[in-house]
Amino acid sequence: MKLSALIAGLNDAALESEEGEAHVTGFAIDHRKIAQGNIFGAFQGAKVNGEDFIEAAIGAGAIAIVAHPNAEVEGAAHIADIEPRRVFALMAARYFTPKPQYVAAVTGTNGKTSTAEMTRQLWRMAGLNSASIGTLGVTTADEQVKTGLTTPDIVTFLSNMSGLAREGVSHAIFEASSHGLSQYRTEGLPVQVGVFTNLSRDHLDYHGDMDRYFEAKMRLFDEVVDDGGTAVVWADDDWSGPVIKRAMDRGLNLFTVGEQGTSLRLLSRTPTQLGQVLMVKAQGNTHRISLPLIGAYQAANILCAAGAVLATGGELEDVFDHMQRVQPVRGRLERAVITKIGAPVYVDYAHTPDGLRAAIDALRPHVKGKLITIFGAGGDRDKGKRPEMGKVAAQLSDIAIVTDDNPRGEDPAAIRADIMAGAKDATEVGDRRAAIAHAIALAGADDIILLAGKGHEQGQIIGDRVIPFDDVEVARECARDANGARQSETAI
Ligand SMILES: CC(=O)N[C@H]1[C@@H](OP(=O)(O)OP(=O)(O)OC[C@H]2O[C@@H](n3ccc(=O)[nH]c3=O)[C@H](O)[C@@H]2O)O[C@H](CO)[C@@H](O)[C@@H]1O[C@H](C)C(=O)N[C@@H](C)C(=O)N[C@H](CCC(=O)O)C(=O)O
Ligand SMILES: Nc1ncnc2c1ncn2[C@@H]1O[C@H](COP(=O)(O)OP(=O)(O)OP(=O)(O)O)[C@@H](O)[C@H]1O
Ligand SMILES: N[C@H](CCC[C@H](N)C(=O)O)C(=O)O
Ligand SMILES: [Mg+2]
Repeated sequence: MKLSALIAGLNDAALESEEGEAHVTGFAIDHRKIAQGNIFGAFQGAKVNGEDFIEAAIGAGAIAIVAHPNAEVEGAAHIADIEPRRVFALMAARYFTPKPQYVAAVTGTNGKTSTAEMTRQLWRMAGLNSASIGTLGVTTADEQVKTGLTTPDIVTFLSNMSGLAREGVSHAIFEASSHGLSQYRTEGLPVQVGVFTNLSRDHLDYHGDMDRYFEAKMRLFDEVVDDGGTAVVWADDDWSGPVIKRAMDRGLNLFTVGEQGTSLRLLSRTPTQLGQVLMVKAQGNTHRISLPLIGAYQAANILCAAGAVLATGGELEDVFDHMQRVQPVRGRLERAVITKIGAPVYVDYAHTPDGLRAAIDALRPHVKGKLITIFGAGGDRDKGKRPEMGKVAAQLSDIAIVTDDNPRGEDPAAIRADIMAGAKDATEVGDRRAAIAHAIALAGADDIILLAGKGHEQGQIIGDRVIPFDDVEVARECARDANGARQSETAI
């Protein structure tokens, strides 16, 4: 594709005629990935300034640089814009074709992965070739490939979307994280449906305050979803009202779900031993759905997923039927093992105060004895959420054990101290394996252990090392070897 065609109508860069005729061979935002004929996006980042690599990118073969007008570019076309990430995304979106015919995006503090995965499954059960892109990676019916981020960078995102379309995927859903939305990581793709799950404290290290965090999320409805698209909104959250208003101001079709929802109204939710029965009012009729998953939060996510499927042409009766066969999402209230004495250990990805509350609430109706919660908080992430997580876990559990969860560049003891400040009477066991073994040793036959924070993760990030660690596997090992914990994380 010619450079002139990629920027026509997007940017008024005055290209020399031979610059415009240049054949573009690809896009990169990291100068180390530039090949001859690529376009380099030079962005100011949180750690470094991408503009510092412009010369090196041109040396490596970049024929055009998308960068702020103040950037210095010599020896390649300068596509200057005050929002270079956006222009770069829109150009790349013209390059990476084809695209899946139906695309939905889900945002919210918690529930994005679950909703995306459930939507993918519901589409699949309807016989559609579907995929999702998010925290679990790029997931299709046949495989899962990790990308490392919830919302990957724009080049990875668009190239994967077009790869999926080439493989025949017609229906795709992606997780739009607040970082991803504010960095224009998912721009330029026709998106017919935007889904909002909820908003609560997270990532304030990056966004500063809740209002700015909310605004970052709202770009989904203000700009990313197409004109005439649909907003599927969980109606029972404190922030649902403002989200609905934004979607209406934009003129999107509104599809609300939940107890306060009008499109799918949740009339009641009755926990059963292995799941729950939902009574849902839709299109004037009441439907009984037997959901094979426990917890109010999973009911919320499946209703959001149903909304996304209905907004992309799904039939109501089919969707309700398929909901009864949905498979658990990896690492979300996943039962890892039952200890020798009979206590189930559930692994969950709760890593915010609200997520912890949701996971504990989900298990509470199933606990006859004590609920033992093991959790930590990530390093180099929002510090303010730590005492709040401590408070929720200590108040709502019978026993709370504070441990390590990806300390990254921080001192793990300091992170635990931040959590302990809010966690009255909690026990502190830094080594995660030892904490799990401790809980298993404490648990009686009527107790339930909740192992929160890492879900599907496969490693403990300490400094810049990743030590293999899978909560499900470690819980099984500790349950098998109930007399003692093996110490593998000697570095902590
Ligand atoms: C704070 C943040 O979001 N950072 C992400 C962002 O980095 P950045 O743009 O600030 O990059 P930077 O490292 O300062 O570099 C600036 C630019 O110079 C370029 N560069 C840099 C070095 C070099 O040698 N050459 C070069 O060209 C970089 O490619 C970049 O374009 O863009 C990078 C490329 O896409 C991401 O890898 C990086 O994720 C970091 C590692 C990260 O930890 N991100 C987390 C917080 C994140 O994004 N999380 C969200 C939400 C999680 C959730 O709640 O689900 C997610 O979507 O995963
Ligand atoms: N609808 C919900 N309401 C409240 N809490 C939820 C909800 N859905 C999930 N959670 C909690 O949040 C955890 C993470 O869920 P999930 O992975 O679906 O969210 P996410 O938004 O994708 O998270 P991330 O921001 O890390 O990508 C779950 O394990 C659960 O504890
Ligand atoms: N996507 C989230 C996941 C957090 C999971 C938890 N295990 C942690 O490391 O804090 C983040 O990067 O903030
Ligand atoms: Mg996710």
